[in-house]
Amino acid sequence: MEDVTTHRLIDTGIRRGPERAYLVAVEADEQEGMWGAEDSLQELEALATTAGAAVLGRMIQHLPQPDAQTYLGKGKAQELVALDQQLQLDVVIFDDELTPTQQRSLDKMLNARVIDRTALILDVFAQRAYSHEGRLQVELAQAEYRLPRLAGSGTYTRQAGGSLGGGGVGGAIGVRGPGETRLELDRRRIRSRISALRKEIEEARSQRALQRKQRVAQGLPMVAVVGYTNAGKSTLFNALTEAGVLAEDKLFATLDPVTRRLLLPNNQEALLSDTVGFIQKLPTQLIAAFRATLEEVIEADLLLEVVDISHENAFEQSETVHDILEELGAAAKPRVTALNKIDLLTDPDVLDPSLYSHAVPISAAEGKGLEELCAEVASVLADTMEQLTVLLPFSRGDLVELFHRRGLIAYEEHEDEGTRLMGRLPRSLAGYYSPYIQPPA
Ligand SMILES: Nc1nc2c(ncn2[C@@H]2O[C@H](COP(=O)(O)OP(=O)(O)OP(=O)(O)O)[C@@H](O)[C@H]2O)c(=O)[nH]1
Ligand SMILES: [Mg+2]
Repeated sequence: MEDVTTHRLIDTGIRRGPERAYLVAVEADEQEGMWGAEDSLQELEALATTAGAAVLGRMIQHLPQPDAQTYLGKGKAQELVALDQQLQLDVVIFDDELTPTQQRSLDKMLNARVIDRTALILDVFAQRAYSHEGRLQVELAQAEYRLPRLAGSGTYTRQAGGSLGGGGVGGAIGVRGPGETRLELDRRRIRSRISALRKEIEEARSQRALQRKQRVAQGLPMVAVVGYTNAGKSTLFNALTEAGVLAEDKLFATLDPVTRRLLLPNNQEALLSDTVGFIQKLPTQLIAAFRATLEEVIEADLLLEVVDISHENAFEQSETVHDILEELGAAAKPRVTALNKIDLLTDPDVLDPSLYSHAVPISAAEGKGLEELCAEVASVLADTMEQLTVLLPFSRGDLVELFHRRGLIAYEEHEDEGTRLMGRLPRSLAGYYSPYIQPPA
């Protein structure tokens, strides 16, 4: 057996093997969403494992709603206290966001650290934030999560352990991150940190907006790859663009958006962006903090949604993605769905493309179905373009050339007054052609 003198994890900067974790959920009989507690805990376990914990067990209690004090009912809570001692747990993870009150009572009852789904997701993000902007965004989300929980001041210092120094990987799950050295700051200083972070993020955002504007001015349509975490977005992105982006069997492998050019079968060029994945009960602090990153999605002309069709919750995952897109105001955008990982399907009958918008079955890993997928993207993109007929004088050879490069030409004729072109153009470019518009033939 492990030689543990105290269950409470005092961080020494040295990891001593995986933390011993236990998962807890409350399930209402009349479940509101489609996710059952069992599936949700399955996912919580994947998150905990990604964060570096070893999950020893899980507990689900059926209650109309979580108890206001202890999340679990009194009896179950006592059971958990006994398990905590028996299993010498390091951390107990709750599947919902705990209120500051619940957090405090559970902290008192249990030797193990108490963290909730939100803190765990923030932790995974913290571990995976490499870019400057990514780290700022995670720190902002963590600071906003922590602020209302600072009330019982002592709690925080206890949780954080004695010696949290920079780094990030050395700390304990739920309390590490780009801003962890700031854990002990009082509210006032956290507030001023929050506004400093917001300001810095805003600067990065306007920088990014400028770059995007330049790209749009070139008339390149923007396609954003979206989807549930681990669906295979980065694998598909790499297969389509040979970008060499990190793709891993881990949740939230991608945090920073990456953009590359993509050549479609009709010779049309587009910009493809790989983006951060979504998950159910995604902390609102994170969505808010990552708004800058998610602008690649908000501003896209077309969303390429990747669904892991081999996952038993594929449809629920896709619904969750749509809910978050709605929250971002991007749900109405034209969408093509890549039903990914068909190589893992033992029963092809589970594939029902009619459930999804413009669905194409693919295997990003094996490179199957990619041509069909690109053809679908090209055709849906063409629908987003403006149909027009123009007569361009010979002095506007530049516009003829631009139409050839960025548009889709259906008809071209050299007439006495100039070049007649009929076809489709990205809306961002249509303005240049307005003086030369002809009535459709
Ligand atoms: N069998 C199989 N595995 C796949 C396929 N596509 C992706 N994967 C695997 O799925 C895992 C997740 O892939 P990623 O491309 O990192 O997924 P992602 O959607 O970018 O994930 P996040 O960035 O974490 O949100 C990796 O282990 C991939 O190798 C596929 O078509 N078939
Ligand atoms: Mg990824």
